Amino acid sequence: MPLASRYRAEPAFTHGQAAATGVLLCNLGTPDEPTPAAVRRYLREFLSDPRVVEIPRAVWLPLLHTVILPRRSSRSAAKYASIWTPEGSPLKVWTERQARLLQGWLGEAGHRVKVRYAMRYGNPSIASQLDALKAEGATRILVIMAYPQYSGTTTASVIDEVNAWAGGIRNVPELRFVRGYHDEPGYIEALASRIGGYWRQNGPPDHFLMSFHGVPQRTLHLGDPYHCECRKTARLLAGRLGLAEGDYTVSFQSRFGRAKWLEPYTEPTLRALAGKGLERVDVACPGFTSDCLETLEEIAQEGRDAFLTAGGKDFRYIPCLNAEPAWIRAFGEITARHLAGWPTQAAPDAQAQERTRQAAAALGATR
Ligand SMILES: C=CC1=C(C)c2cc3[nH]c(cc4nc(cc5[nH]c(cc1n2)c(C)c5CCC(=O)O)C(CCC(=O)O)=C4C)c(C)c3C=C
Ligand SMILES: [Fe+2]
Ligand SMILES: [Fe+2]
Repeated sequence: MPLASRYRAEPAFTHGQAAATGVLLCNLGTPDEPTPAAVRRYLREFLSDPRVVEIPRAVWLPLLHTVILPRRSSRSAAKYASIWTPEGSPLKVWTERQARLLQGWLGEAGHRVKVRYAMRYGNPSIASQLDALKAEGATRILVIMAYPQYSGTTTASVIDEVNAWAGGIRNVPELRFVRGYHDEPGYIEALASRIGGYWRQNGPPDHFLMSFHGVPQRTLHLGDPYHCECRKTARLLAGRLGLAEGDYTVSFQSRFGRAKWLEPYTEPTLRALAGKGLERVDVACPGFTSDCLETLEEIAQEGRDAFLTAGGKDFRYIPCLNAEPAWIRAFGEITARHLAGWPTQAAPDAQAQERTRQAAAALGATR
């Protein structure tokens, strides 16, 4: 009788294979479809993560299942439907494209690595893409997140998930994590090029608002560096754009639940700016490297309505970095720097291996 193993099945014989290096770009995740059922599946996984909601499980899980999921799934599905594209959810479309462009950039820079992308919640899952990299021969994997600012709610949750995967296999690859890049000159430069370029084409605004995703205020007092990192990104970006202190505001969006989140909140800030008589406000979301529900619906639609209803005249949303060439270059450079010291050899090519095996067998047959 075979011995039971506590590990999942994995490619068994890798000796003699070229050791490959993998890069996994992780983003938050998004529903598979803009339907209440698919949104519910996604929210259930997301909001059950103890890194995201720190309320004791015994209190939170019954509330989540009886109140939050039934109410929020259909409301959020309608919002997702308003931003959905023929190719799918914007977050997934941009993340997939960024991974492809990152692969191209690293290849041109001479790094032979396999780049894949994964979602912390939903598909493609982190475990499925780590399995795929491993099946492609990866013995070293660099994990980089779509989040420039570190937060226990996002970055650490990806790290948890990667480590949970490693706990389920026998032959664990060497793992590295890029913890964040909120003050990397290339990231700041790419943002400045995106926003400065927009102003050169369309003229500057009366005021510039940088809106970051919020987190519960309590996490700041418990040591989460997220708030400080957002403020630093904003300060560096404002400096690079040549803005004076009164020219811009930093705010936090997407509050969830009744607890206090990081302040000031974005929507009341937009109303206050309109109330001060500032007619043209531009909003960017530097903490999101790709457009998603939180930027396209919450800012570009709801934020615009709030500002115009409060008497503002001209609201302009400046899109995220997405596939901006300066960002792909900066992202490539950050990734390459974290690959340093790893020989980035070619990933084994299954067809080439088969040809070699057949050639070896043929040689053996003639001897
Ligand atoms: C419940 C608490 C939440 C915390 C804490 C939180 C932190 C956090 N989130 C992002 C980035 C994104 N969040 C997105 C959507 C989203 N966020 C929450 C809740 C929390 N986020 C919910 C419930 C949702 C789903 C949509 C909804 O029902 O409102 C997204 C967009 C995903 C998409 O599909 O487009 C992103 C991106 C960060 C960076 C962060 C902490 C730093
Ligand atoms: Fe969120
Ligand atoms: Fe939101």
